[in-house]
Amino acid sequence: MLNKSIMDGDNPDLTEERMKGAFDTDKMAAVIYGSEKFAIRRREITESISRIPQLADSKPFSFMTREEKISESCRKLSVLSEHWNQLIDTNNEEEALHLYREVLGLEGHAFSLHETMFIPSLVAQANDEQQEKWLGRAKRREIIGCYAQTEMGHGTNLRALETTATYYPSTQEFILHTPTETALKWWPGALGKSSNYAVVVADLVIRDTHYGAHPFMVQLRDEKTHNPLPGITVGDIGPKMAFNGADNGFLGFNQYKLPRDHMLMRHSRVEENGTYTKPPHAKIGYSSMVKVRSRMAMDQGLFMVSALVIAVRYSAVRRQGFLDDKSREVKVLDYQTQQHRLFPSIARAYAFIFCGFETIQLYDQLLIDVKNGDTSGMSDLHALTSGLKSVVTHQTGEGIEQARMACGGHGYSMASYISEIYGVAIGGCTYEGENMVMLLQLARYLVKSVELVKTGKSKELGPMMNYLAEPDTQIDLTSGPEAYVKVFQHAARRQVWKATDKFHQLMESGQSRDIAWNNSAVELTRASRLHTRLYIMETFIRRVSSISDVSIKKVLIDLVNVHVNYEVLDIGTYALEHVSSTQLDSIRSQLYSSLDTLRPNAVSLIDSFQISDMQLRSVLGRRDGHVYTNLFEWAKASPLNQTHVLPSVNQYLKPMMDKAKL
Ligand SMILES: CCCCCCCCCCCCCCCCCCCCC/C=C/C(=O)SCCNC(=O)CCNC(=O)[C@H](O)C(C)(C)COP(=O)(O)OP(=O)(O)OC[C@H]1O[C@@H](n2cnc3c(N)ncnc32)[C@H](O)[C@@H]1OP(=O)(O)O
Ligand SMILES: Cc1cc2nc3c(=O)[nH]c(=O)nc-3n(C[C@H](O)[C@H](O)[C@H](O)COP(=O)(O)OP(=O)(O)OC[C@H]3O[C@@H](n4cnc5c(N)ncnc54)[C@H](O)[C@@H]3O)c2cc1C
Repeated sequence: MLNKSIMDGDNPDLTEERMKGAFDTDKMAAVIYGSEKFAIRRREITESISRIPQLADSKPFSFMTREEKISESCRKLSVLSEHWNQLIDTNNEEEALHLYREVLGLEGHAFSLHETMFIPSLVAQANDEQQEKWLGRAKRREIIGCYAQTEMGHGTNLRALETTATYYPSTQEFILHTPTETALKWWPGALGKSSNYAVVVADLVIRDTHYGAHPFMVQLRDEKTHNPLPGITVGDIGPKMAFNGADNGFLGFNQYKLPRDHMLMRHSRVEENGTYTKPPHAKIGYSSMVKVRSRMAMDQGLFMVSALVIAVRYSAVRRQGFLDDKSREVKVLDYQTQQHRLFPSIARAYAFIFCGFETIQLYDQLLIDVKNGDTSGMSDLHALTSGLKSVVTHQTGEGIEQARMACGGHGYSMASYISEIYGVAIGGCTYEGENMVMLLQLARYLVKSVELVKTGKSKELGPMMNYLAEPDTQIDLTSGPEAYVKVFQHAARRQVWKATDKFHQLMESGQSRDIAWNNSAVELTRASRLHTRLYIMETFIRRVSSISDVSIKKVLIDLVNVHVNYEVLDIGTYALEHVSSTQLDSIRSQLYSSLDTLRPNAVSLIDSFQISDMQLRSVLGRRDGHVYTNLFEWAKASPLNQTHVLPSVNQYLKPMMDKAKL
């Protein structure tokens, strides 16, 4: 069987789609998840979880209050604590992530930041003695930690953080203090109620000199009672657009004393007498953010996939309207508009995940290099991940919203669960650096690269920047996907140079650097987007070219064709400077025929992600495709339907109607 999702009793419309699939979905899963071994492990973990009934949701998330969500995730975490070693290799981050996604879902929980930022901060920023003291405890989950950096008044501009950590050589202590209301830490995940420790980022002050943001290991709560320690004000910031299973929190310090060795000292140090040693790279303390950004292409790709699994399966069973055959309504997936809405996002999701693999590996390598004293790769990865997180989160938001609309009315119901996926994913446009700000970080790197070319130093260009020094050439669009890469190279190069020239001209006209930068900023962000989209396209093509299995490669080439045609049309205004409008018309025709070609494999392409019903938490997107029965059962389970007459009817509506009758 090529599509391993086929089961007796499934909706025949979905079975028909799965029969049409021209490739083995297990083999595709191995490509998606980087190896056959890990694809198998994912399935084994899912299977093992299903054998532990206490790990199942006690009721649908959509019917839970915020308090119930938090309590439910804590309950499951306590069950998980009995089963970690039996379920996963606890040293394998990807296995752990899969387990979390299955059991806890995407709405957050007490450990949301513990694994993703607290432990990585200790790994990257704590020296050997500090790791000896805290890392093991954190990994064994004896303590729960979070990452507290953002303040109410400042998130983006880290140099303006107000929380101070002032060192006093006389007592060999830091005093942590929150001088104003705006200095309250505000937003950190799992801070409000769950964490008893935090990596706190504060402005280091020694003898009235401010050394800027540095990380400190801070105990927030008593390990026995879980009460906040004296000098600490901590709580939950309230409900959010989504991600409400997490207790994002606030935190204030009132002259809170911290021993000297609680500053994380792998890279910068404060000696007993207050002598400060600066780190080998000024931004080395920002590594936890780079770590998360390097994961975001993968994680956002998976968010988009979840919405697409729901929308594509639903579109294969939803029948509405007629095409040729007037005796039976068609599957809405047969409409060109529906395919145009969904298939380019499938292509992007695959592309994002392939990019994610690369950036995760780059971060792991960087961590090793930095430990060995080599910080030279930091700027490259910072620039790459800054652009990537911005483009990927934005396009994921667009893709998920299109998926919701592609499900018509039922997409708007929480039964689809797409609104929650959207709400969580879209947070990525803001967290780990607001998207515009991060695009501008990449732009700094692009402008510097152009300056290298202008001053005859092209040999010094960083990886992926060589195209900026190349001349425009004729583009032969019949030569395959590489021709589309060329279109993107031309467009990105033109825009990067144009934005840089504008910035330079404004400075030459007398504007200060900062003002000239601000007046060029929209053009600069456009340059960053084009550069990043070029990287995504190149990575996608490179990855697909490396595949040896013929049937897998064939369908992925079909997907690449959807991608390149769609992407070039999507940047039409930039592409028009390099291809004629007649050529764009021909790209349009190719896009429509590539949608047609992909159509029979659409369901198998999204089934290949092997996202279980438990993980998906969507009534509309369940593997069995029995949409209508499932929907009705779900609605009947709504708390509102547990009684015929609500108390509010007796209390308000009935007396009102009775009064009106008099
Ligand atoms: C066992 C493991 C199991 C794992 C289980 C995990 C369980 C999870 C379950 C998963 C499933 C569910 C999914 C749920 C998903 C939801 C998760 C939500 C989690 C959210 C977490 C969010 C956390 C945060 O948001 S933390 C706070 C983040 N904050 C930011 O990002 C702030 C942004 N601001 C900045 O980064 C800086 O201020 C910046 C870069 C904008 C400016 O900094 P600056 O100091 O002012 O520097 P500047 O002058 O601009 O530049 C000078 C110079 O420095 C260069 N630079 C800057 N940064 C870096 C860097 N990082 N590296 C290298 N170089 C850098 C910059 O480029 C300049 O260079 P030059 O141009 O050469 O001068
Ligand atoms: C779901 C979620 C989880 C989070 N988790 C954590 C966490 O665990 N720990 C933590 O410390 N923080 C966390 N945060 C906070 C998050 O990192 C910040 O909100 C984020 O970095 C954006 O900063 P800001 O809120 O200050 O936005 P602002 O910078 O105030 O952004 C407002 C607007 O100003 C613009 N702007 C700001 N500066 C510039 C500039 N220099 N140039 C051009 N435009 C600019 C932005 O583009 C944006 O349009 C979380 C946030 C969310 C939403």
